[in-house]
Formats: sequence, structure tokens, C-alpha cells
Amino acid sequence: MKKIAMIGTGYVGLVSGTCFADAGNEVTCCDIDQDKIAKLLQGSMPIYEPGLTELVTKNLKKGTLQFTSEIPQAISHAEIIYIAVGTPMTVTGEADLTYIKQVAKTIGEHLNEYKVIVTKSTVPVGTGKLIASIIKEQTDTPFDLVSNPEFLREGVAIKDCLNMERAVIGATSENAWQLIADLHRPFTSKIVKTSVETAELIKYAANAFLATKISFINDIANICERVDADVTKVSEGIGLDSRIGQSFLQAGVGFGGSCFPKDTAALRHISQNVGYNFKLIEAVMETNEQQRVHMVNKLVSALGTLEGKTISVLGLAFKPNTDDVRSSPALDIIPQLVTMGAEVRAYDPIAVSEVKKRLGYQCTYSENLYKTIENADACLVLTDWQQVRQIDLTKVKQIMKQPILVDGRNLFELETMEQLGFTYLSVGRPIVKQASLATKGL
Ligand SMILES: NC(=O)C1=CN([C@@H]2O[C@H](COP(=O)(O)OP(=O)(O)OC[C@H]3O[C@@H](n4cnc5c(N)ncnc54)[C@H](O)[C@@H]3O)[C@@H](O)[C@H]2O)C=CC1
Ligand SMILES: O=C(O)[C@H]1O[C@H](OP(=O)(O)OP(=O)(O)OC[C@H]2O[C@@H](n3ccc(=O)[nH]c3=O)[C@H](O)[C@@H]2O)[C@H](O)[C@@H](O)[C@@H]1O
Repeated sequence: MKKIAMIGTGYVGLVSGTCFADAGNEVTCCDIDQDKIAKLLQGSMPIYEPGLTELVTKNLKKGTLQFTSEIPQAISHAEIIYIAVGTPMTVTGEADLTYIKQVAKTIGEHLNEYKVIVTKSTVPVGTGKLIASIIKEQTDTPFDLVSNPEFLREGVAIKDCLNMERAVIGATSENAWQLIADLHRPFTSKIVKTSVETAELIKYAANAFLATKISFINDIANICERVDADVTKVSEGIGLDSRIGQSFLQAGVGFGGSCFPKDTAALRHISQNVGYNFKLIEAVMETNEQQRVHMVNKLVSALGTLEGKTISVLGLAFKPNTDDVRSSPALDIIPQLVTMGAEVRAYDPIAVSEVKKRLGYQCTYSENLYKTIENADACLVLTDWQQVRQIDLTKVKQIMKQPILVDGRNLFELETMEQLGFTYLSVGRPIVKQASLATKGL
């Protein structure tokens, strides 16, 4: 049982802090956001993550988990201090280390005895050394520094944490490495031992590689559209080769979220800073941006013009089972549709309030799927929510002004859409044309 302070109680800090507590450690999750801490103390979660409320409640009751905005006390009390604050993207694309530097200074000011300080935030190579130097400016108290990047996915974060595929640990001493490795034994037996710098780079390499798979399959999808091939079959056909693997080969509107867009941009920066021209990552980012434009172009090709047309956007979160809309395709696409003269109605089961904060009243919002679709000229699927996947297509066809569906997630079978009489434009698959539109030459 270890005493842990988790500084930064966001997606990562809250989930991993709770999982460490569930494994029997004494965890204090702290944050400068007092409202967030107050909410948590009342048992209300600041984010939507399946299973989180139950696990937090269980560990609060057990007394293994605490929340506080008194960061100095949490630092003094802990043996291990985790840093899990945000590292957002600056306007130039690099990782913003403002919060990391603030926390390093706070740790330095309150370090009362030897402790192990662990970076869980995604940080550029060299940040471990930067954190150490900031702490040393404040104190002579000895400490070790560890890089232990996080690989959880939103929406399945608890599962990913409790059964992690691997832990990557880079430490400045054998003692610190062993301590953090032991902390991970309940969650995984696969532990990669490395230097701090290598651990920092592994995190970016992992996200960039996954993003590359997505842009690769989206490029293949764009070729499929030109040669009448089906990208879902291409994914299956290549993915069954175990060297390639089936995951992350779903073509669509492209990747969003708080990490792939920012981490690919940050990796490009890291390479530029060391004089390396990482052309592949440039291409991955460009394909991803184009994929969003491509979805708008599909709507235009189906409707002729968007001026005066009612478009129902189905899904606002960057992926299902989360209310996170950071770099979500919807945030880019909806303003484009509005600029082109469309009236946009947006549906999401849980992310509406987050999108409203960012887009305001550029469109109308609803948590009722069928109400969003009523009398629409076209539907645009942007998130593969189960609610959208299981929609009653017969009813959809009846209530729409015209049955046009543009699908950025390839949710429906082409045969079904053809039988039901939809005009259906998906990604990297042949277009299904409603008979009347086919004669107009779509
Ligand atoms: N969200 C995700 O799925 C994953 C995120 N990561 C990385 O983990 C890091 C954290 O990401 P999220 O949890 O998504 O961020 P977040 O934005 O949800 O949470 C960060 C938290 O840190 C707090 N904070 C900022 N400055 C602070 C300070 N000086 N003292 C105490 N608290 C402070 C903020 O108030 C906020 O609650 C980032 O580097 C991210 O790239 C890594 C893997 C997965
Ligand atoms: O560093 C991070 O924050 C995290 O980033 C991703 O996790 P996450 O952003 O939660 O979501 P993913 O499930 O990876 O999906 C990312 C985006 O790619 C898209 N995607 C994913 C898979 C696919 O085949 N096609 C595709 O378009 C999703 O729709 C989504 O927009 C990684 O999967 C995590 O391992 C990592 O810890």
C-alpha cells in the first residue's frame, strides 16, 4: 500500500487515481479547479466515463480515495507524486507545458523528504529533465523522477486502467523504477523498462502510429471511392494478417479527441526541434484534415447546394461513450455547413452541453434522435454511437424530407440502404443511389 498524490484530476488523473485506490493504495486526487473538487466530494463526476461513479463511490467509502484542492498538504503526505495535468496544444502546435511547470514549482516548494515524482501527462522528450531542474531551483531535498505515460482510451478508461496491456516506466534510479513497477503489478505483468527520455517518446510514437493507421486507411478509402472498391473489405483483407492487425483500420471522418490531433502536432514539433523532417506525420495530419472537408463535399454532391437545406448532424462527441468534444470533427464541420447556408440540427446523447459551450447557437441541439431527423434534407453521421447504429431506418426514411444519409462512420449495410430506398454516401464504399437521384446523375 503506497501513499499517492495525483496532481490533476481530469480524465487521466481521476481514472488512474481511482484505479490505484481500488488496488489498495491511499490516493489523494488534487486539482486547482475547486469547483471540480467540490463536485467530486459530493459524489458528482465532472466527466462521463462508464463505471467511474461506481468505482469512485466504492473507494471513497473504503477510505482509499480522497479529493482536495489543498495541493501542498497532498504533496507533503505522499510517497509518490503523480503529475497528470493537461498539456494542450499551443497555436503553433507544440505541447503547452505551462501547467507542468506550475506543478513542478509547487512540488519543489513543498518537498519535505525524499519522494518519487512521476509524469503521467503526455510530455515532449526532455520534460522530465525540465521538471527536475525546476524542482531543484526550489529545494535541495532529494527525489527521483519517473516517466510513466498513460495509454487509456476515453469511454473504456476504467477497463484500460485495470487491465492495461503494458506499463512503460523510465526512471532515474533502480529504486524508483522498482517502486512504480510494483505499483503496476495488480494491473499488468508486461512492464517495459527504459530511460525517462525513451518512455516520453514511446507515448508520442504510440499515438502517432495509431493515427497513421487511421489516415492510411482513409487514404485507401479515398482510392476505393475512385475505383469502386469497398474499404471495409480492404480493412478485413489486410487486418487478418497478424503483422498488420485489425484494429484502427476503420475508415471514416478521421480522428479527433484530446490526444491524436495534439500529439501528432507535438511530435512534428519535437522532430523539427531536432532538425528532422518527419514527412510521414505531416501527411497523416493533412489526410485527417481533408477527411473532414471530404464529408462536407459528400453532402454538397448529394444536395447540390446546402443553402436553405436542413442538415441533421448525428453525433458530436469525437467517439462514442464520452462527452469529450475536444477536436471533435463536429466542431469543424458544423460551422462549415452553417457558413454554406445550411440550417443545422445536432444530436448527441450526452455531449450537447459541451458543444453548446463552444459553438453556441450556430445550430439547434437535441438529445432526441428522431426529433433531430424530422423533415431534414440530409443526415450526416459523425459519431458511431450505439443509438445511431441501432436507429430504425424505416422510420428515418418516413420522417425525413428526402432520404439522404451521409455516413462518416460506415454504420449501415449498403444492401439495406438500397432496399430501403436511401441515397447513401459512406466512406470508401460505393454510393447507393435512390432511383430518382440516379437519373439526375448523382
Ligand atoms: N484524456 C485522455 O484520454 C488521455 C490523456 N493523456 C494525457 O494526460 C494529460 C492529462 O489529460 P486529461 O486528463 O485529458 O486533461 P484534463 O484537462 O481532463 O485534466 C487536467 C486537470 O489538471 C488540472 N490542473 C491544471 N493545472 C493544475 C495545477 N497547477 N495543479 C493541479 N491541477 C491542475 C486541471 O484543472 C484539470 O482538471 C495530458 O497530457 C494528456 O495528453 C494521456 C492518455 C489519455
Ligand atoms: O493519449 C491519449 O489520450 C489516448 O489517445 C487514444 O485514445 P482516445 O483519444 O480516447 O480514442 P481512440 O479510441 O484512440 O480514438 C481516437 C479517434 O480515432 C478515431 N478512430 C479510431 C479507430 C479507427 O479505426 N478509426 C478512427 O477513425 C476515433 O473515432 C476517434 O476520433 C489512444 O487510443 C489511447 O491509447 C491514448 O492513451
